Amino acid sequence: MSGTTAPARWLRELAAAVPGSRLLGDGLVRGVAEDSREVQPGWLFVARRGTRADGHRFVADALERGAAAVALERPPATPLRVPVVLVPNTAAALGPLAACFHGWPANRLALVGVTGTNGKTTTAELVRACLAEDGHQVGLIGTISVRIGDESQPARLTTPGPVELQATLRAMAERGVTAVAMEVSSHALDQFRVDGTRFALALFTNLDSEHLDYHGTMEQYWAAKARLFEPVRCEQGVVCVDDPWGQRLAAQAQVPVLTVGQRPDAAVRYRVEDRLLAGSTVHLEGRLGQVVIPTRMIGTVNGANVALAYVAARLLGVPDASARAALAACPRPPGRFELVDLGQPFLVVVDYAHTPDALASLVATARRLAGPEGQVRVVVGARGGRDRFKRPQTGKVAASAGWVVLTTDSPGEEDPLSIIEQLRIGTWEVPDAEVFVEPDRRAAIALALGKAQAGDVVLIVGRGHEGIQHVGREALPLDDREEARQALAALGYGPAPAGSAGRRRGGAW
Ligand SMILES: CC(=O)N[C@H]1[C@@H](OP(=O)(O)OP(=O)(O)OC[C@H]2O[C@@H](n3ccc(=O)[nH]c3=O)[C@H](O)[C@@H]2O)O[C@H](CO)[C@@H](O)[C@@H]1O[C@H](C)C(=O)N[C@@H](C)C(=O)N[C@H](CCC(=O)O)C(=O)O
Ligand SMILES: Nc1ncnc2c1ncn2[C@@H]1O[C@H](COP(=O)(O)OP(=O)(O)OP(=O)(O)O)[C@@H](O)[C@H]1O
Repeated sequence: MSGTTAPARWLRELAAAVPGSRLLGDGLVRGVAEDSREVQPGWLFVARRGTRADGHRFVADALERGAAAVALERPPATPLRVPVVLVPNTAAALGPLAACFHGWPANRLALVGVTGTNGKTTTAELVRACLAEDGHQVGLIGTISVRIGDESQPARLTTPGPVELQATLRAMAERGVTAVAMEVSSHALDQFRVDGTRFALALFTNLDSEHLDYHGTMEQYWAAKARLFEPVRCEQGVVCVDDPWGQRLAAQAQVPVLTVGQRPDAAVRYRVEDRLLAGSTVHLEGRLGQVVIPTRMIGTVNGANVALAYVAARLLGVPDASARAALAACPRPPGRFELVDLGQPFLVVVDYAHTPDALASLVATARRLAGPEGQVRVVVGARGGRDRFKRPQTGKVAASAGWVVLTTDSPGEEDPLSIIEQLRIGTWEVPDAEVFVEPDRRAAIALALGKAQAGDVVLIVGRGHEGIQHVGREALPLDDREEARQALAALGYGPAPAGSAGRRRGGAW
């Protein structure tokens, strides 16, 4: 985010923020970078060991670009011409160094961190709405965008790296933001991106098989999420205990935890009343009394998101009436059960579901929405370069709808056909399903929409709000919502041309 002024700080001040650091010289520092290519004259370069490279290899590059100091894990082989701060772990030091440089901006903000496999974006958006209703100027940091008030920038990562994060928090604090709703990914926790940031509240939604190529096992994936609930990172937790991972987190966390869930032993219990396309009403009882919250969120999975957001808002002092009003009015985030409606007699839904659990819930929701003879049709692919393990299960869940077209998501440098093949293996477990293969996603969307009959529900899943498809090394524009609109228009749906009797075929909805 733009708008930060560049302060200058002594290296010794920054070093004091990192336990176990050792200073070899001192000097003024005018910026912090972990990427040598971003170093400007006068900056501190922090050499971090990453998943692909060791930043210590780029010290010479940083110095050439004018670095005034470097942070290292081991003393340099030959003396450097600039001051050095030695730290036990540069990745873990980066957050505190950047936070100190920017004047510990998190201390001036009420921060709510949301973690979990599914529901982070939705829950963060709901929290944002509650805090804004209560008069806060709210910042949002998440998968879709980084927002300060009405200004929004597309996000590159769900949780930014520590340097960008601290600069963003500082910009927010300087522009009058008082509270921030932020998604915290497991990658971020594992890579120490939020170290140096203390959250007033940490929220946990759920854990589903994802990112195992990175974390290795569910156990390690859970452990990464659990780091958010350490006393150094948050004051209090709000944990959904609908799955065993949440139950374990609530039992083991070293901070006070308020549990939310459908289980009778949850401190705040929720029940979802499905109002189909009109939304969901969430009924709460327990620690915060009996509360009824009508919302525009479609699908019972949102019960947990709404319950978590309500509890978080109340814990931060938002009055009941304001929280309920905000949750009732909050729109669904882009690409989350987003309807594409050109007047066709079937539903077209673009959704970001990209885990087997999320897709299963989505298919169940679509079944409830389909007409008596209606068919649920799924257009699905899988992201390249990650989560190979979940592909067969994703294929199986998609096929459970009865009709599926397997296609390309964002394959990157993986072979799209081999990704599709791994999805297809899962569909074998549903022998009655009609399974099509169409590698071209545009054509796959057109195929599903072309086959759709009145009362059907077409689910175009996995990409939600995304507008770019990575194929090989190319970044190609592709937005499922736009593709669906074009395919529907080609089928003759859409606004009637002026003076004509109208071309809409529909009516069943
Ligand atoms: C696997 C992963 O998470 N990688 C992230 C990580 O990069 P890395 O550890 O691999 O870094 P590296 O390439 O080994 O480089 C090591 C160090 O050398 C530095 N370097 C490198 C080259 C050079 O010339 N000079 C230089 O100084 C780098 O800046 C870095 O500090 O740190 C980088 C800086 O913060 C991130 O941009 C990068 O995100 C990559 C692009 C990514 O795609 N990450 C995804 C998987 C991710 O984090 N996703 C989660 C959400 C997941 C979800 O729930 O869907 C997210 O929070 O977005
Ligand atoms: N609490 C939930 N449990 C299961 N599925 C959910 C839940 N909330 C949302 N979903 C499903 O997951 C999809 C993605 O939701 P959302 O963007 O809120 O999650 P996310 O955690 O932010 O995902 P990502 O980290 O990949 O951006 C939704 O479109 C919906 O299909």
